[in-house]
Amino acid sequence: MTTPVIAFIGAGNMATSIIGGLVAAGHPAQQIRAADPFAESLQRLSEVAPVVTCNNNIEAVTGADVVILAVKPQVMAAVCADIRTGLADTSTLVISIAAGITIDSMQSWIGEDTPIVRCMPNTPALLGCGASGLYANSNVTAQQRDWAAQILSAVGIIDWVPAEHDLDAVTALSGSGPAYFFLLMEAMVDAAVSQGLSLETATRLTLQTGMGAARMGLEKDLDLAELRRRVTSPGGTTEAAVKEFEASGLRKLVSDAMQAAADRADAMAKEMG
Ligand SMILES: NC(=O)C1=CN([C@@H]2O[C@H](COP(=O)(O)OP(=O)(O)OC[C@H]3O[C@@H](n4cnc5c(N)ncnc54)[C@H](O)[C@@H]3O)[C@@H](O)[C@H]2O)C=CC1
Ligand SMILES: O=C(O)[C@@H]1CCC=N1
Repeated sequence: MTTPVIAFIGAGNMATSIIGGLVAAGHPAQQIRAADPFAESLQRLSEVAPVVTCNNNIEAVTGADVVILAVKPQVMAAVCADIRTGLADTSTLVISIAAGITIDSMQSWIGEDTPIVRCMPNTPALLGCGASGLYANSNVTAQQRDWAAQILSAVGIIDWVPAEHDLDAVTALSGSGPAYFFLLMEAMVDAAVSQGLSLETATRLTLQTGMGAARMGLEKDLDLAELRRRVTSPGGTTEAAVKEFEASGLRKLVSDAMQAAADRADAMAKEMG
């Protein structure tokens, strides 16, 4: 596979983690550029990889094969208008990782013929354990799909979704999802401390339990309900806790929370489109 020249617009947390993963996977740092108006972002990035940095978006995108838009949704319209002149033809693939910015909006800001992949990654990409959903518009070629897959696979697993609106569900699941697990683990730590454990012990046991449960799900060929049943002895302690979760409506609570996240992604698209 050819090695594309990749230009990142925005060199914050997500860009830095993707670049770290790409370089660790063998992508030459000289083939990666990053533009950001904030010197501190570029400085932090330089500590991760010796990529080419600048503070001029047009300079960064000129001649690049792939442009990755890694800025906050609120500045996407301005950034797209900015880079439009640097994208001399329609052969440059544009990948956006911004929540709630539609392909229609990006095409109206950059050009209708632009090949665009919209992607929703998550912060565990920082550790190479990310989970990303991707959707491509009809201008994207087979090679560009491979490039997008190669780039996001450098920081975790990827899944292509068949419809753009599926990305709202991906945002509600894996994009925001790390925060749900942090919240649950915060609550478990608090409960264990109130039952008498030290904060340090409660935190260590909670984190290891979370990691162990996730690894059981990934590595054992069993569905989640069966894994849960195997922890739950009849008349035992887990059953007592699970009954309490179910009686308090945990499943509806999770469903409502994820619907709120998906609705917010949709509303952001309308606000910023
Ligand atoms: N943090 C998260 O959990 C996730 C974030 N995202 C998306 O990733 C995108 C980036 O998020 P983060 O990396 O967390 O943000 P960040 O704030 O760490 O990075 C954004 C960078 O953009 C730079 N920037 C601002 N204006 C600019 C301009 N006009 N031109 C070039 N660069 C500019 C900022 O200086 C900053 O370094 C957002 O759109 C967000 O929706 C997607 C999935 C998960
Ligand atoms: O909260 C947000 O809007 C972003 C998108 C997914 C995770 N963080």
